[in-house]
Amino acid sequence: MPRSFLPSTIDFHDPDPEPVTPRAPTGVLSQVPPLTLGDIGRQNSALTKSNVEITGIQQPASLFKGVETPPQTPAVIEKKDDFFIQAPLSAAAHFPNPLDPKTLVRSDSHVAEWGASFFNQPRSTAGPAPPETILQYAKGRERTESSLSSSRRSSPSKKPGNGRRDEGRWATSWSVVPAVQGNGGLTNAIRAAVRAGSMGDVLSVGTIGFPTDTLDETKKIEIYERLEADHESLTVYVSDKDFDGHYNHFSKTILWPVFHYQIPDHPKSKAYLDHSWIFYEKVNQAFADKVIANYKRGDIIWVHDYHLCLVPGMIRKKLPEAQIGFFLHSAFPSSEVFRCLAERRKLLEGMLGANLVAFQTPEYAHHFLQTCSRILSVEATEDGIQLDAHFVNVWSLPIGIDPKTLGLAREEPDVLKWVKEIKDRYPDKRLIVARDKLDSIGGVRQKLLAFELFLNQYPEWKDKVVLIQVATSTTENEDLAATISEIVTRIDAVHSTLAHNPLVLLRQDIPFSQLLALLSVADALMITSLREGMNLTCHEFVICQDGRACPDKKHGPVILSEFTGSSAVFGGAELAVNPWDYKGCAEAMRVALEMSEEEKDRRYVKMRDIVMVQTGESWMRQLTEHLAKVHEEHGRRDTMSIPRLSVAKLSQAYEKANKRLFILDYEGTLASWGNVSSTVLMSPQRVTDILNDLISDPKNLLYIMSGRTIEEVEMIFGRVPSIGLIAENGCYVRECFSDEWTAFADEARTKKWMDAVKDIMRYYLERVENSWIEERHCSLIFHYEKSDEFDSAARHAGDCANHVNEACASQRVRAYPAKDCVIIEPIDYDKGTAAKHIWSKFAENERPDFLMVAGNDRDDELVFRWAKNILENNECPNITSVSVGNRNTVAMSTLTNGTTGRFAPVPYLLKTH
Ligand SMILES: O=P(O)(O)OC[C@H]1O[C@H](O[C@H]2O[C@H](CO)[C@@H](O)[C@H](O)[C@H]2O)[C@H](O)[C@@H](O)[C@@H]1O
Repeated sequence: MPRSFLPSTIDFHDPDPEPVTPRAPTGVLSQVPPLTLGDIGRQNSALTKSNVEITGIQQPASLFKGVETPPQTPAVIEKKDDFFIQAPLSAAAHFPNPLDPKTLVRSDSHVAEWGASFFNQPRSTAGPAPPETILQYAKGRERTESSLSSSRRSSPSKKPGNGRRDEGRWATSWSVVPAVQGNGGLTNAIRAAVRAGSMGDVLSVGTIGFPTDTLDETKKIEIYERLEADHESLTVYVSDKDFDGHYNHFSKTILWPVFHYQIPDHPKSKAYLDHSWIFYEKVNQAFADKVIANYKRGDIIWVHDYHLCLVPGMIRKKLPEAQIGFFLHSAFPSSEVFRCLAERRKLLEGMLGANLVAFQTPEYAHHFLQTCSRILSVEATEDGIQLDAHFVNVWSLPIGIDPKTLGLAREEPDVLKWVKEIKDRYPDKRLIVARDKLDSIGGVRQKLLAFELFLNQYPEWKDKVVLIQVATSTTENEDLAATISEIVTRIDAVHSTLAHNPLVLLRQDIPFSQLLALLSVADALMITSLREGMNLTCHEFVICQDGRACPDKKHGPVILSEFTGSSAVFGGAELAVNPWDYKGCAEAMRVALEMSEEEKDRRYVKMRDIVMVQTGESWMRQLTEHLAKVHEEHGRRDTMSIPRLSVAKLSQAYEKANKRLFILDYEGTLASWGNVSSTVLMSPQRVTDILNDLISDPKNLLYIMSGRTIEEVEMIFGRVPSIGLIAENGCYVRECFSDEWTAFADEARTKKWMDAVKDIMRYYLERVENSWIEERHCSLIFHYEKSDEFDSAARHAGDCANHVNEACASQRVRAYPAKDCVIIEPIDYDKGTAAKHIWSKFAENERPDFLMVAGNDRDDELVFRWAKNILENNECPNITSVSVGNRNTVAMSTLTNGTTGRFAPVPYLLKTH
């Protein structure tokens, strides 16, 4: 299971530890000495006294321009074995006691900075990632380094070269400890699934969460072997420079913002796509190589999150049969945002290496389908993406938490102690609480502004309510910090009294035990992220509110940004808000505080039922089951595993049969593709001869299917009398021995949708040079094969297909990209429905006892599916379906070696065999 960080890391037993100064803004929870309630009280006094120290004792003041750095008092780090901070594991087992709440980690870890950890670990040797010639970058880096150096001695990753000094220092003994980095929600889900027996052995593949350049090879091997033997983990070692470029640069400054709808394009952006992409590729390759080297047949590979988008494709190249799933934990943006990424194609193609690409919500899955169809010009269906030779399923399933273990964790003495302390500290107050990342996506600024508005609008509440905002910082964003500081100061200045501070902003993380206590005593939770894949803190809140640890029933409401995955999951039981609508958010605070007990209960029960059912365990189990199912389907449709057509067997069945029905596709199957714009169409003599020969036997009924119009197929098959014809991919059928055509689509309705689609197409015709519309009776085709700017034409074609699908869905038409064109045709009539119509004409006792269908394309698959049904319903004893080419197919046999037209001799062989 490749994931950026392993669930374990290493703590070195340093014989001579350097004194370290704690540092809050990175949000490394473990570096924060445990807070006391006195500290909480001090937060605001610090805020009101100075514009600078908005987080009290731990803010490096150098972050604020023009403000002198006050001398800092050296602090002693208390390395606390608090189970929710770090619980050294026994070397013998990864999960010593699977039900022990001490094994639970917080779901939303918010620890982004690589190489900055509580543990005694090496520093990064990574220098500036881009070439020195990128002066602006180098200049920016120099400034950051010098401005932070005085206060950030414990920030190893930002000090290029420092690691060299440390060489030899790591030759000490060490222990394996639970990691603070990485996805806590994932860790909990896997543990719960293993515990429940819904997953077998899980082998994690990832980095160990700290820079490793300064470790000597022997130490690396020692660590590797221990993690492999005792912790079911395969360590991926990459150089500090590569990981810095991959994680801190490409993942964090480019992908993360774009996936959350922020294009890193402002003048101060550190996003240098050109240089960091190579590190992203390199590290993804290192992960893929590790998986490939350790793969055993039957393994299931789950690749997690946006850091590793290329890994599925890289593994697929070497392990074509492997069962690969990719789950994106973060949001996936609309195609309009995603297309801003310079490496958009490679990222999508990488993800499409999986059998199953899964997302947290249907919205993200829909965005992905649309993005693929627009950028890669491939066909997107509701279920996934049809590539040339195979299908990739796309699905959504929200992750959940481990409510059972969380329920136990919140009854731990430490949590109960904190519940009491917080209640004693705020006896008559109503608490709105939150824990968010202090970055431009977390929405803390918007929340504070809304809170300010709430206090202004509802002064009756100002002495009765406290907003406790835990703001974990992952990046130093000077502008944001300054703005937050300003808002906090303003709220304090206007609304604080000697006896009451309505806002407590903790710009540091708190231990998990304190968070659980806070969530337990709160009257409401408020999350205003501007975008977020899920937000499992909400789910944790729901469990913490069940009134067990807190004797008074809480059932507090969740005020939740509509732009989070959790909002989609709670489906209205939350108080959904638009974080940019400050008025709406302020109103939601009032509604939450004034809500009747009945309504609170009603909303709460709905949320609790969801959290209890949609757990991390069930998420992992269902994902795995679904992956197995689609992988099996893909395998069945893979031409390699479908038997080659046996002409000998076919011939025997042919001989025995009394009545035979053939339904054969024309272009691509019997003959090679003709020119789309050619007016004089003739069938090659060889094909005509074979077909004539076939129908000369009175036992044979022969239908030819084509996408061409009635006029065209009549012209092509004029020399084959008594043949049945299917035109325009099933919209028209002419039965054998007849001159009459049956039209399935209603003419007036067809005209209506065609007019609407032509209006849309005109827009694309103007933009794609040399494009043209082929107008058939029942379908339209947007052609761009003559365009000189092929890539741009293909992108427009993808847009055109999406546009039509969105605008004309109610008209029962669908658009899909095909080779150098987009086809728009009715949803209700296809080659499958035409075949069904033909079959329905036979009375039950007059049905053929031999059926053969052959095709090569997407639309022929519908006939293969129909034939399969006929077989399953025992409606015909001898059925053969054959797909020509390498396409993933539901046909029962294939003819793969040849080019199109290879099927042509088969009917002939039947007779001569
Ligand atoms: O900070 P990173 O190392 O880049 O990791 C990104 C975040 O991963 C986790 O959040 C993601 O998964 C959660 C569970 O599926 C989901 O709720 C969230 O929306 C996703 O972004 C982790 O919880 C975060 O702390 C990390 O920042």
